Amino acid sequence: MSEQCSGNCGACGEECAERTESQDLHESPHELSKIKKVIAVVSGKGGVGKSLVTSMLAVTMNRRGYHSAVLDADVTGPSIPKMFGLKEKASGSDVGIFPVRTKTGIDIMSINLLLPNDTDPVVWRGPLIAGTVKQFWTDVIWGDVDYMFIDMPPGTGDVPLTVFQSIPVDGIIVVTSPQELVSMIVAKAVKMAEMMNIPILGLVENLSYFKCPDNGKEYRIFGESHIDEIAKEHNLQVLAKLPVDPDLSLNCDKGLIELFVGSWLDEAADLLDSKVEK
Ligand SMILES: Nc1ncnc2c1ncn2[C@@H]1O[C@H](COP(=O)(O)OP(=O)(O)OP(=O)(O)O)[C@@H](O)[C@H]1O
Repeated sequence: MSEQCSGNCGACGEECAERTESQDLHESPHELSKIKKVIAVVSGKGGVGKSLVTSMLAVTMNRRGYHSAVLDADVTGPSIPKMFGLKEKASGSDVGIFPVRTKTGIDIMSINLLLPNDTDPVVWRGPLIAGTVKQFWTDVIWGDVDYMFIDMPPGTGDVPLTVFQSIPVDGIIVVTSPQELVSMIVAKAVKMAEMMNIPILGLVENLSYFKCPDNGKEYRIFGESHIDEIAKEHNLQVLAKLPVDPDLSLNCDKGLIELFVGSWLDEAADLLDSKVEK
């Protein structure tokens, strides 16, 4: 038994004689799904741009010739369908539910693709929300997917916990912004990832700076960034720093995220590139 044993075998990766429950609680995906890599995108709180980064990663990998998918696990604040301008609802058959395909061929599943109205609030308790996310994995016919990006609910509550326990996530990307309590958020993410035995692939700082179109100067409008020191402290890589870009918010609002211009996520994409063969 490890000296630091908490008695919670489900949250520990150690193999020891005292283990009381099976380590692998992962559910199998639908029998018609073959998903090569699953990447969870997490943040400490809402509104820092987690869904935007999830969408941009899916678009970037799709542009590189991979088949990307997005599982929107942010059930109470689903913003993925809107960013991709999806109007149609998901359909199903006796065999399972079909994701909705975007204009450029990215497959999406989100609670907003199942509810009659986009504006219907999801006023559900944690277990029901977590069960829905699990079903997005087990009951959706994803087909062949190279990269599935999961837009996680913010924080470290019971829904993220169930997602990490039931879906075999290969890596985590943490999105932060300069005005948050970044060091605490990153430390929490690192601890959660250790408990779940999932590697953190790196950090993305959103809203990092604003580049003035008139003089080309960069302004730190949300404060100085500390992401480099924090990354070093935890031996993590900073994969990208995204500016505050009015074109990005316009693309989000118009459902045209597939048209974004910018190479900010190239380093993250290079890292992912190395993980899957086309
Ligand atoms: N770098 C950016 N430049 C311009 N606008 C941005 C940027 N990042 C985010 N936004 C705007 O902020 C909105 C919120 O971002 P997003 O939905 O990705 O946050 P979130 O962290 O997923 O929030 P929640 O968890 O509440 O869903 C976006 O729709 C977009 O309009």
